[in-house]
Amino acid sequence: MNSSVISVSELVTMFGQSVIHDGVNLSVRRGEIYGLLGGSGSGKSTLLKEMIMLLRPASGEIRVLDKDLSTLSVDEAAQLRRRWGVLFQGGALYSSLTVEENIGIGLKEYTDLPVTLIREIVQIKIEMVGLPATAARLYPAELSGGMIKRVALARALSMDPELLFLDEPTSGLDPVGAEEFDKLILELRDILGLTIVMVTHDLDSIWTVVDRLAVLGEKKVVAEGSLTDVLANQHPIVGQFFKGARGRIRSQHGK
Ligand SMILES: Nc1ncnc2c1ncn2[C@@H]1O[C@H](COP(=O)(O)OP(=O)(O)OP(=O)(O)O)[C@@H](O)[C@H]1O
Repeated sequence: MNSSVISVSELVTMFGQSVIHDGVNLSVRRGEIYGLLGGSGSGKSTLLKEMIMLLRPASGEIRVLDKDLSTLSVDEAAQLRRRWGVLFQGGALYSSLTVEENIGIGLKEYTDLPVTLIREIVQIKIEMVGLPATAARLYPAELSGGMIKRVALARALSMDPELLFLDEPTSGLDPVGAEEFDKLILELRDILGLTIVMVTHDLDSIWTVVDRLAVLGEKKVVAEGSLTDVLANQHPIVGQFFKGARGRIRSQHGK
């Protein structure tokens, strides 16, 4: 049996005449935290959007949880969407809704659960992401950057997904906040048995939480594997991306 939760084969992405991906191949294994890395404009967010069916590639195949995304009916696509959660850059919370309403929105929309049960599930998710119960009544404008990320994570977890997609989860957080958020991501993966795909620039996150990663460049994946594998890769884009980081990472972590 194929242990890949996501596989991307010969993916081509175009915006008009502009080619963004030209033969991207990668695979994400069950239970791992997989990093999507690459320079600005290398197509990381676009690839993530294709994996969650917000964008359609020009050609190639993306399989998620054993489904070929290009052949799904509307109903099948809706069912598959419920099996993953997404943390968008900046959180993407609804400013007119409370924390409780933001987290419960999927449960309200896609299930027939009674309001009291939704409220209980939301409280559990609030606790799960390390927020105080009293946060439920607050509005996004009343939250710190770190709290917004946690609420967005709680919303992504509201439907008990198997898969989690995170777009720059630690961006905008101070180093302590970023470290705490990384720790939370690791704990949730372990407790909930999640598979996680994250777009990130954060070298500390890459070291701390990522099991395997892909570096995008020249419209392809120029390196894929564990951090050790990728750091050993001689491709100039890998060198550029980790410029100065090899020594820093090793000296910081005693490797
Ligand atoms: N909807 C769109 N229409 C046209 N071009 C787009 C669209 N979305 C992205 N692009 C272009 O595709 C390329 C890849 O963008 P993308 O946001 O995926 O890169 P990225 O690697 O996530 O970059 P960053 O690290 O800066 O967020 C960029 O050149 C961008 O301008």
